[in-house]
Amino acid sequence: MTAPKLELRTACKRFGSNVIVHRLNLSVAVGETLCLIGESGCGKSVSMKLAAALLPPTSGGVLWDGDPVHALPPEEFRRRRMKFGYLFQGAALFDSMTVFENVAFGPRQLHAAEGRMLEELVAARIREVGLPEHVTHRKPAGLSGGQRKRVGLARALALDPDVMLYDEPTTGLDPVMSDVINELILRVAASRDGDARPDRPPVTSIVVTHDMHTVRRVADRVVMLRPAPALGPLDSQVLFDGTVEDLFASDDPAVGPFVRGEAGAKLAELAA
Ligand SMILES: Nc1ncnc2c1ncn2[C@@H]1O[C@H](COP(=O)(O)OP(=O)(O)OP(=O)(O)O)[C@@H](O)[C@H]1O
Repeated sequence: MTAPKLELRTACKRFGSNVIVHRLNLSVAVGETLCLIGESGCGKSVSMKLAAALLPPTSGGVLWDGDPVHALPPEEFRRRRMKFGYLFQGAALFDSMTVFENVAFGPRQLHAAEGRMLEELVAARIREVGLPEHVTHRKPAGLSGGQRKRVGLARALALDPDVMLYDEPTTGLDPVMSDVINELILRVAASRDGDARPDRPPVTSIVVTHDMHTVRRVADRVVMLRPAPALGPLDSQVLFDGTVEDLFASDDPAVGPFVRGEAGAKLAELAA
Protein backbone atom coordinates (compact mmCIF):
# COMPACT_ATOMS: atom_id res chain seq x y z
CA MET A 1 0.00 0.00 0.00
CA THR A 2 1.26 3.49 -0.86
CA ALA A 3 2.18 5.62 2.15
CA PRO A 4 0.15 8.80 2.67
CA LYS A 5 1.62 11.82 0.93
CA LEU A 6 1.43 13.82 4.17
CA GLU A 7 0.90 12.58 7.69
CA LEU A 8 0.78 13.99 11.21
CA ARG A 9 1.24 11.44 14.01
CA THR A 10 0.03 12.54 17.43
CA ALA A 11 1.33 15.98 16.53
CA CYS A 12 1.17 18.73 19.16
CA LYS A 13 1.87 22.41 18.69
CA ARG A 14 2.11 24.97 21.46
CA PHE A 15 2.93 28.65 21.20
CA GLY A 16 4.13 29.56 24.70
CA SER A 17 1.47 28.11 26.98
CA ASN A 18 -1.20 28.09 24.23
CA VAL A 19 -1.94 24.59 22.99
CA ILE A 20 -3.14 24.91 19.39
CA VAL A 21 -2.76 21.37 18.08
CA HIS A 22 -3.35 18.45 20.43
CA ARG A 23 -2.21 14.89 19.58
CA LEU A 24 -3.49 15.24 16.04
CA ASN A 25 -3.44 12.25 13.70
CA LEU A 26 -4.07 13.32 10.13
CA SER A 27 -3.11 11.78 6.83
CA VAL A 28 -3.64 12.85 3.26
CA ALA A 29 -3.42 10.19 0.56
CA VAL A 30 -1.51 10.69 -2.69
CA GLY A 31 -3.79 12.57 -5.09
CA GLU A 32 -6.41 13.38 -2.45
CA THR A 33 -7.95 16.82 -1.90
CA LEU A 34 -8.58 17.29 1.82
CA CYS A 35 -10.61 20.23 3.12
CA LEU A 36 -9.83 21.29 6.69
CA ILE A 37 -12.70 23.09 8.40
CA GLY A 38 -13.61 24.19 11.92
CA GLU A 39 -14.30 27.29 13.95
CA SER A 40 -11.97 30.29 13.77
CA GLY A 41 -8.74 29.79 15.66
CA CYS A 42 -9.11 26.00 16.08
CA GLY A 43 -5.72 25.41 14.46
CA LYS A 44 -6.49 24.58 10.82
CA SER A 45 -3.72 26.72 9.31
CA VAL A 46 -1.22 25.65 11.95
CA SER A 47 -2.05 21.97 11.25
CA MET A 48 -1.53 22.51 7.53
CA LYS A 49 1.77 24.26 8.18
CA LEU A 50 2.87 21.35 10.41
CA ALA A 51 2.06 18.90 7.60
CA ALA A 52 4.15 21.02 5.19
CA ALA A 53 6.99 21.34 7.72
CA LEU A 54 6.65 25.12 7.62
CA LEU A 55 6.35 24.90 11.41
CA PRO A 56 8.01 22.27 13.63
CA PRO A 57 5.72 20.29 15.94
CA THR A 58 6.27 20.68 19.69
CA SER A 59 5.99 16.88 19.83
CA GLY A 60 4.83 14.08 17.54
CA GLY A 61 5.77 13.24 13.98
CA VAL A 62 5.42 14.63 10.47
CA LEU A 63 5.89 12.20 7.59
CA TRP A 64 6.13 12.76 3.83
CA ASP A 65 5.61 9.64 1.71
CA GLY A 66 6.08 7.62 4.90
CA ASP A 67 9.45 9.21 5.73
CA PRO A 68 9.85 11.17 9.00
CA VAL A 69 10.62 14.72 7.87
CA HIS A 70 13.05 15.42 10.71
CA ALA A 71 15.23 12.49 9.58
CA LEU A 72 15.55 13.58 5.93
CA PRO A 73 19.03 14.78 4.94
CA PRO A 74 18.90 18.58 4.36
CA GLU A 75 19.41 18.28 0.59
CA GLU A 76 16.63 15.70 0.29
CA PHE A 77 14.37 17.84 2.51
CA ARG A 78 14.93 20.85 0.21
CA ARG A 79 14.31 18.75 -2.92
CA ARG A 80 10.96 17.51 -1.58
CA ARG A 81 9.98 20.93 -0.22
CA MET A 82 10.41 22.40 -3.71
CA LYS A 83 7.51 20.24 -4.81
CA PHE A 84 5.11 22.12 -2.48
CA GLY A 85 3.06 25.02 -3.84
CA TYR A 86 1.28 27.51 -1.56
CA LEU A 87 -1.64 29.84 -2.05
CA PHE A 88 -1.95 31.64 1.25
CA GLN A 89 -4.25 34.45 2.39
CA GLY A 90 -3.67 37.71 0.50
CA ALA A 91 -1.75 35.72 -2.16
CA ALA A 92 1.49 37.14 -0.63
CA LEU A 93 2.74 38.63 -3.89
CA PHE A 94 5.80 40.85 -4.16
CA ASP A 95 4.20 44.23 -4.84
CA SER A 96 7.38 45.83 -6.18
CA MET A 97 7.67 43.18 -8.91
CA THR A 98 5.56 42.70 -12.04
CA VAL A 99 3.27 39.72 -12.43
CA PHE A 100 5.89 38.16 -14.72
CA GLU A 101 8.61 38.54 -12.10
CA ASN A 102 6.33 37.16 -9.39
CA VAL A 103 5.54 34.02 -11.38
CA ALA A 104 9.15 33.68 -12.56
CA PHE A 105 10.52 34.07 -9.02
CA GLY A 106 10.62 30.36 -8.05
CA PRO A 107 12.05 29.03 -11.33
CA ARG A 108 14.67 31.82 -11.32
CA GLN A 109 15.70 31.11 -7.73
CA LEU A 110 16.19 27.45 -8.55
CA HIS A 111 17.68 28.08 -11.99
CA ALA A 112 14.91 25.83 -13.32
CA ALA A 113 14.31 27.99 -16.41
CA GLU A 114 15.61 31.17 -18.04
CA GLY A 115 15.31 33.22 -21.22
CA ARG A 116 12.74 32.07 -23.75
CA MET A 117 11.93 28.93 -21.76
CA LEU A 118 11.09 31.01 -18.68
CA GLU A 119 8.92 33.37 -20.75
CA GLU A 120 7.01 30.40 -22.14
CA LEU A 121 6.63 28.83 -18.71
CA VAL A 122 5.23 32.06 -17.20
CA ALA A 123 2.91 32.61 -20.19
CA ALA A 124 1.60 29.04 -19.84
CA ARG A 125 0.90 29.45 -16.12
CA ILE A 126 -0.81 32.81 -16.68
CA ARG A 127 -3.03 31.19 -19.34
CA GLU A 128 -3.72 28.21 -17.10
CA VAL A 129 -5.24 30.44 -14.40
CA GLY A 130 -7.33 32.29 -16.99
CA LEU A 131 -5.60 35.67 -16.87
CA PRO A 132 -5.17 37.77 -20.02
CA GLU A 133 -1.62 38.11 -21.31
CA HIS A 134 -1.53 41.89 -20.79
CA VAL A 135 -1.55 41.57 -16.96
CA THR A 136 1.90 39.98 -17.18
CA HIS A 137 3.71 43.34 -17.14
CA ARG A 138 1.54 44.98 -14.50
CA LYS A 139 2.23 45.30 -10.78
CA PRO A 140 -0.05 43.25 -8.47
CA ALA A 141 -1.30 46.41 -6.69
CA GLY A 142 -3.27 47.38 -9.83
CA LEU A 143 -5.13 44.05 -9.98
CA SER A 144 -8.42 42.96 -8.45
CA GLY A 145 -8.52 40.49 -5.53
CA GLY A 146 -9.51 37.66 -7.86
CA GLN A 147 -6.72 38.47 -10.29
CA ARG A 148 -4.18 38.62 -7.46
CA LYS A 149 -5.33 35.21 -6.21
CA ARG A 150 -4.87 33.83 -9.72
CA VAL A 151 -1.39 35.34 -9.99
CA GLY A 152 -0.63 33.70 -6.62
CA LEU A 153 -1.85 30.40 -8.02
CA ALA A 154 0.20 30.83 -11.22
CA ARG A 155 3.25 31.47 -9.05
CA ALA A 156 2.52 28.40 -6.92
CA LEU A 157 2.19 26.28 -10.08
CA ALA A 158 5.40 27.56 -11.66
CA LEU A 159 7.48 24.79 -10.13
CA ASP A 160 5.00 22.05 -11.05
CA PRO A 161 4.12 21.08 -7.44
CA ASP A 162 3.17 17.61 -6.22
CA VAL A 163 1.42 19.13 -3.19
CA MET A 164 -0.77 22.25 -3.18
CA LEU A 165 -1.72 24.02 0.02
CA TYR A 166 -4.50 26.58 0.00
CA ASP A 167 -5.32 28.81 2.98
CA GLU A 168 -8.73 30.47 2.65
CA PRO A 169 -8.46 30.62 -1.15
CA THR A 170 -11.85 32.28 -1.69
CA THR A 171 -11.93 34.71 1.25
CA GLY A 172 -12.84 38.23 0.12
CA LEU A 173 -13.89 37.18 -3.39
CA ASP A 174 -17.37 37.55 -4.91
CA PRO A 175 -19.32 34.31 -5.48
CA VAL A 176 -18.45 34.08 -9.17
CA MET A 177 -14.74 34.66 -8.63
CA SER A 178 -14.85 32.20 -5.71
CA ASP A 179 -16.21 29.64 -8.12
CA VAL A 180 -13.44 30.41 -10.61
CA ILE A 181 -10.91 29.68 -7.87
CA ASN A 182 -12.76 26.47 -6.90
CA GLU A 183 -12.67 25.40 -10.54
CA LEU A 184 -8.92 26.09 -10.72
CA ILE A 185 -8.32 24.08 -7.54
CA LEU A 186 -10.18 21.19 -9.17
CA ARG A 187 -8.23 21.55 -12.42
CA VAL A 188 -4.88 21.61 -10.64
CA ALA A 189 -5.90 18.51 -8.63
CA ALA A 190 -6.93 16.69 -11.83
CA SER A 191 -4.04 17.97 -13.94
CA ARG A 192 -2.03 14.77 -13.71
CA ASP A 193 -4.89 12.27 -13.76
CA GLY A 194 -3.95 9.54 -16.19
CA ASP A 195 -0.32 10.72 -16.29
CA ALA A 196 1.62 7.50 -15.86
CA ARG A 197 5.05 9.11 -15.34
CA PRO A 198 6.43 8.05 -11.93
CA ASP A 199 8.18 11.44 -11.53
CA ARG A 200 4.79 13.15 -11.75
CA PRO A 201 2.53 11.69 -9.05
CA PRO A 202 -1.07 12.95 -8.82
CA VAL A 203 -1.38 16.34 -7.13
CA THR A 204 -2.25 16.14 -3.41
CA SER A 205 -4.05 19.17 -1.93
CA ILE A 206 -5.05 20.58 1.45
CA VAL A 207 -7.59 23.38 1.47
CA VAL A 208 -8.22 25.32 4.70
CA THR A 209 -11.56 27.04 4.31
CA HIS A 210 -14.75 28.38 5.86
CA ASP A 211 -16.41 28.41 2.45
CA MET A 212 -18.87 25.52 2.27
CA HIS A 213 -19.26 25.97 -1.51
CA THR A 214 -15.54 25.27 -1.79
CA VAL A 215 -15.95 22.20 0.41
CA ARG A 216 -18.83 20.87 -1.70
CA ARG A 217 -17.00 21.58 -4.93
CA VAL A 218 -13.44 20.42 -4.34
CA ALA A 219 -13.21 18.04 -1.35
CA ASP A 220 -12.56 14.33 -1.70
CA ARG A 221 -12.53 14.21 2.09
CA VAL A 222 -13.28 16.66 4.89
CA VAL A 223 -11.73 16.88 8.35
CA MET A 224 -13.32 19.15 10.93
CA LEU A 225 -11.19 20.18 13.90
CA ARG A 226 -12.24 21.56 17.25
CA PRO A 227 -10.23 23.89 19.46
CA ALA A 228 -7.52 22.17 21.48
CA PRO A 229 -8.08 24.09 24.76
CA ALA A 230 -11.53 22.46 25.18
CA LEU A 231 -10.10 18.94 24.99
CA GLY A 232 -9.28 16.45 27.72
CA PRO A 233 -5.84 14.78 27.54
CA LEU A 234 -7.11 11.78 25.55
CA ASP A 235 -9.78 13.54 23.46
CA SER A 236 -9.34 13.76 19.69
CA GLN A 237 -9.17 17.14 18.02
CA VAL A 238 -10.91 15.64 14.97
CA LEU A 239 -14.67 16.18 15.18
CA PHE A 240 -15.43 14.75 11.76
CA ASP A 241 -13.49 12.84 9.12
CA GLY A 242 -15.38 11.69 6.06
CA THR A 243 -17.04 12.50 2.77
CA VAL A 244 -18.81 15.72 1.81
CA GLU A 245 -22.14 13.86 1.70
CA ASP A 246 -21.71 12.54 5.24
CA LEU A 247 -20.57 15.96 6.45
CA PHE A 248 -23.70 17.75 5.32
CA ALA A 249 -25.92 14.91 6.52
CA SER A 250 -24.27 14.83 9.96
CA ASP A 251 -26.61 14.94 12.94
CA ASP A 252 -23.73 15.64 15.34
CA PRO A 253 -24.76 18.90 17.05
CA ALA A 254 -21.20 20.21 16.78
CA VAL A 255 -20.95 19.43 13.05
CA GLY A 256 -24.33 19.79 11.30
CA PRO A 257 -25.23 23.33 12.49
CA PHE A 258 -21.66 24.53 11.76
CA VAL A 259 -21.62 23.39 8.16
CA ARG A 260 -25.20 24.49 7.55
CA GLY A 261 -24.45 27.91 9.08
CA GLU A 262 -27.15 27.62 11.77
CA ALA A 263 -26.56 30.12 14.55
CA GLY A 264 -28.97 28.75 17.21
CA ALA A 265 -26.57 26.82 19.44
CA LYS A 266 -23.83 29.47 19.10
CA LEU A 267 -26.23 32.26 20.09
CA ALA A 268 -27.35 30.27 23.13
CA GLU A 269 -23.69 29.65 24.05
CA LEU A 270 -22.86 33.37 23.70
CA ALA A 271 -25.89 34.36 25.80
CA ALA A 272 -25.07 31.87 28.59
N1 LIG B 1 3.37 31.79 14.75
C1 LIG B 1 2.46 31.87 15.73
N2 LIG B 1 2.79 32.33 16.95
C2 LIG B 1 1.88 32.41 17.95
N3 LIG B 1 0.59 32.03 17.82
C3 LIG B 1 0.20 31.56 16.62
C4 LIG B 1 1.12 31.45 15.52
N4 LIG B 1 0.44 30.94 14.45
C5 LIG B 1 -0.84 30.75 14.88
N5 LIG B 1 -0.97 31.11 16.16
C6 LIG B 1 -2.22 31.03 16.95
O1 LIG B 1 -2.75 29.76 16.81
C7 LIG B 1 -4.17 29.82 16.82
C8 LIG B 1 -4.73 29.02 15.68
O2 LIG B 1 -4.36 29.67 14.48
P1 LIG B 1 -4.77 29.12 13.06
O3 LIG B 1 -4.41 30.19 12.10
O4 LIG B 1 -4.24 27.77 12.83
O5 LIG B 1 -6.36 29.02 13.19
P2 LIG B 1 -7.43 28.72 12.09
O6 LIG B 1 -8.27 27.59 12.58
O7 LIG B 1 -6.79 28.55 10.76
O8 LIG B 1 -8.25 30.09 12.18
P3 LIG B 1 -9.04 30.99 11.13
O9 LIG B 1 -10.17 30.17 10.63
O10 LIG B 1 -9.53 32.14 11.97
O11 LIG B 1 -8.05 31.40 10.07
C9 LIG B 1 -4.56 31.29 16.79
O12 LIG B 1 -4.92 31.69 18.10
C10 LIG B 1 -3.28 31.97 16.38
O13 LIG B 1 -3.17 33.26 16.93
